[in-house]
Amino acid sequence: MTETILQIDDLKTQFFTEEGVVRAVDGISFDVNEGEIVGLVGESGAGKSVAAQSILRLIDHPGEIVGGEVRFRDDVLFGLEEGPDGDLQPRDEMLSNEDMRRRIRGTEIAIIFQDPMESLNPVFTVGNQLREFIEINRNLSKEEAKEEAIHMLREVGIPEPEARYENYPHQFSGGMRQRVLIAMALACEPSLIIADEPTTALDVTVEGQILSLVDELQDKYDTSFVWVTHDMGVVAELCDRVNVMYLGEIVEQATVDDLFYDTKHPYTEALLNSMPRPDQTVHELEPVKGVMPEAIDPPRGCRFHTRCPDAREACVETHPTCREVSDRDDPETQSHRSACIKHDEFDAGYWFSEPIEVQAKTGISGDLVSDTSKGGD
Ligand SMILES: Nc1ncnc2c1ncn2[C@@H]1O[C@H](COP(=O)(O)OP(=O)(O)OP(=O)(O)O)[C@@H](O)[C@H]1O
Ligand code: NI
Repeated sequence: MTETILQIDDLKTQFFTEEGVVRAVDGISFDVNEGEIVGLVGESGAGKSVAAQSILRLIDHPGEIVGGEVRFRDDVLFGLEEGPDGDLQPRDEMLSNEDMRRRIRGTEIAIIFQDPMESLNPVFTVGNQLREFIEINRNLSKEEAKEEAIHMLREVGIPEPEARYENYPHQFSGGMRQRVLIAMALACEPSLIIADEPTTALDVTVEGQILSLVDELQDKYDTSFVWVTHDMGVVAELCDRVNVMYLGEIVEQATVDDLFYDTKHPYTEALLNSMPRPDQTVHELEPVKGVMPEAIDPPRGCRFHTRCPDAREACVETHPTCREVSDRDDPETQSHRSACIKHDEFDAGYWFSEPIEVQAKTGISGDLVSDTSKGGD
């Protein structure tokens, strides 16, 4: 049995804004096994970044993690319990901020963000930053750390690493800077790396290079990843398992093969149809129709019903959360979960109810959706 190293259970993160409560992450559950790359995919605003940050408790005011549990191996990264006054309070075993920082600083969990310039200090050379990071986290001497830094720069495919060691961040291209961040993330051989769209800003060729690099290094170091992306192409190339997010929820959860070849949720279907394929011209691409509603006032029932080509009246009434939809009597079958009531497992009267008119069917970006999109659930 492979070990589960990250376990997320019913995690909820909200932002308390003047306009109202933004339910950015609204009860997501998934886990990550040792040596596995797990994707979080969805359109802009789905809650992917907030989910990634919540795992590491990196949520600032006016945001707050309001429920759920996050476990990393035997540590409780986040967990609440009812206090003596009936209010929820952090559980005793929850790691202190100091312990949390120590775990995240690179030795156990590392993070890679989209913009390397935010993570690199412009006034120090790349080599010095990498060396110092290694020196602190791995208790090496300055010389040893420098050697290791150069070794890591070479590992991530930076040409002439000895010379590049002396350069400042601005002397690197975007792709090269991203490689530096990957080197930094891997330098302390963490068991888990959380990557939030680290290749999104790069051109396709460079992105491809970086993805294959990650694949290669992942094999070598057996690192687990949570990989945030809005790009199904990246998912196909990199991930073992995927969570599809829509408006703060996970609507489908499967292995990459099952997700692509046995798609169970209309939103996933729509994302896949919007993805460029070699057998299609750009004109044949179908972007997901309509826009994602605000997380402040999500549609009642299924949150995707306002854009779903399969939506029926029952979808407006029932708010489905992910259920197992695969045939799990067969022990070989991997879990495949979907939050769509058209699957028999839900028994929510889908097939007896009338189809509803939505934007996605008519292709009109009209007001058809406004009636049903009011009032949360
Ligand atoms: N500081 C904040 N204050 C208020 N709302 C926020 C804040 N940060 C995020 N949100 C809201 O939380 C929701 C989820 O945002 P998030 O950044 O996680 O989306 P995402 O899936 O990462 O999108 P993208 O692909 O654009 O990065 C959005 O509705 C966003 O507006
Ligand atoms: Ni994001």
